Amino acid sequence: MKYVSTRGEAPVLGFADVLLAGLAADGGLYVPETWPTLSPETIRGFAGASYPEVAFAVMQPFVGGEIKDADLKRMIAESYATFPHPAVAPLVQIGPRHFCLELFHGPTLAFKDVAMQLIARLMDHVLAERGRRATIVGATSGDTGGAAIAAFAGRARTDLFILFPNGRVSPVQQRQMTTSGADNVYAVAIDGTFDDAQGIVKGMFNDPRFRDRVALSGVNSINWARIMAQIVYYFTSAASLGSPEREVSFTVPTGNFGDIFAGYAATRMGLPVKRLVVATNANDILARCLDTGRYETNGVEATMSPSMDIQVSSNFERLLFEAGGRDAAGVRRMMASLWQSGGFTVPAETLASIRTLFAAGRSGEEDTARTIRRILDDTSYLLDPHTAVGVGVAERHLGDEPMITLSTAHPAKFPEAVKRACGRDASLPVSHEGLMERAEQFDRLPAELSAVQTYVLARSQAAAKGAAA
Ligand SMILES: Cc1ncc(COP(=O)(O)O)c(C=O)c1O
Ligand SMILES: N[C@@H](CCOP(=O)(O)O)C(=O)O
Repeated sequence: MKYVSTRGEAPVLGFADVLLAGLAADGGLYVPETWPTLSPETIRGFAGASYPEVAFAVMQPFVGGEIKDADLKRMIAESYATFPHPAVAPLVQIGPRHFCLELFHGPTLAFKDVAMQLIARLMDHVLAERGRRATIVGATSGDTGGAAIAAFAGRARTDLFILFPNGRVSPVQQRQMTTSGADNVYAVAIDGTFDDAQGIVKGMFNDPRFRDRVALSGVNSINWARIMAQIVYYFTSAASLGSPEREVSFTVPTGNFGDIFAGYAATRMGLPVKRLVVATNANDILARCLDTGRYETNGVEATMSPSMDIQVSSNFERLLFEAGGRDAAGVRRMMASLWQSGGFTVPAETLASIRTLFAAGRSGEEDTARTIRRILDDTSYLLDPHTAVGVGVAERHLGDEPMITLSTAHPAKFPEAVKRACGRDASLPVSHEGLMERAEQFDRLPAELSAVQTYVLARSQAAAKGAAA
């Protein structure tokens, strides 16, 4: 299996190189050269299989033989053993034909754990085989950072730098990032938004000298392996509701477009899906784009679903590449326009192709609070604000087929917002006992590429020297 960049000007790489590369050298994102497919019999068989069994069947074709099957199986088993729920990603019914897919049973109570637990093991494995270390940088609006820190803390071959927007993450999210106590972890509060932090991360990747000097790697969903691991739960949930005989739809609370792109990837692998519904909060650039064809940034608004307070949705580029017939030059033009003028127009044919599968909707703050209250009253089920955005939008897209809304975080990660919405206290599970009392350790930097590069360089070089001594 080989991977190509959405911008068509980076080397074609195999799985292990793509895993370590993160972003492609031309600034694009890697996608598989061809999509592997699973037969209807294989998908049918997922109904009675364990999560790790499905995970191996879905991911093995993407690894392309670069990791031995036995090693891949072992790493998958270890990753999902960190999820106390036996199903890993269980379904809960909240209405006629409407289900929540709970993806928050991992160590940091958000869907990011599903991929991150595996990526840390895959990276360690590849780095050990190559006898080298890596510097990992990541931008977070709150959940990716905690999940990455939980997965990479204490690993000898990686130093992890996580940039989060100062004052714009929930207190639980912040503590998950700032209390690990691990020597190889650096949590950095950036004076800016998530988009600023993500721009800095991309700036580091687009600086070849810096990239090579620190052996840069990334764990945001720009990294193909993140998407790969997130494809699995589309298959497990659909199969348990009757796939491939029965079509299903998914609604996905969306920010960086990684999670819903994994759903698109599942359809390319043969999963019958009627609709993929993009659910946005007040930061509705994607909903506006699907409506009008114009992708136009207009400033980030702080909401009660802070992890989705994003304007530059990195993975939308992957969809533009696929839906536009893999026209890398076209993608380059759109991304240049985004960079220069803050927007671009999706070509009419590409937009029409996207609309054959995707729909979109927005849930504003009041709508989201109302959804939390109503679902609690009707079903006694407590939603986190991100999932509530999804549920609210999904309800406008219900049809005859089962609708699966991805439940992306545990409500206790956002207790203030939940309490404000419905008056209910959401308590953290025992795994998080004492979290809010632990001492925090983080640094604060301006939202400037050079300041962050200086910070990362000094610490990663010191760590590399220490490891070599
Ligand atoms: C809780 C939660 N829900 C939804 C999202 C949006 O997912 P994506 O960025 O993959 O679109 C995020 C962060 O990205 C998140 O942390
Ligand atoms: N919501 C995310 C933003 C980063 O998204 P990623 O999936 O690209 O890592 C977060 O919580 O950090």
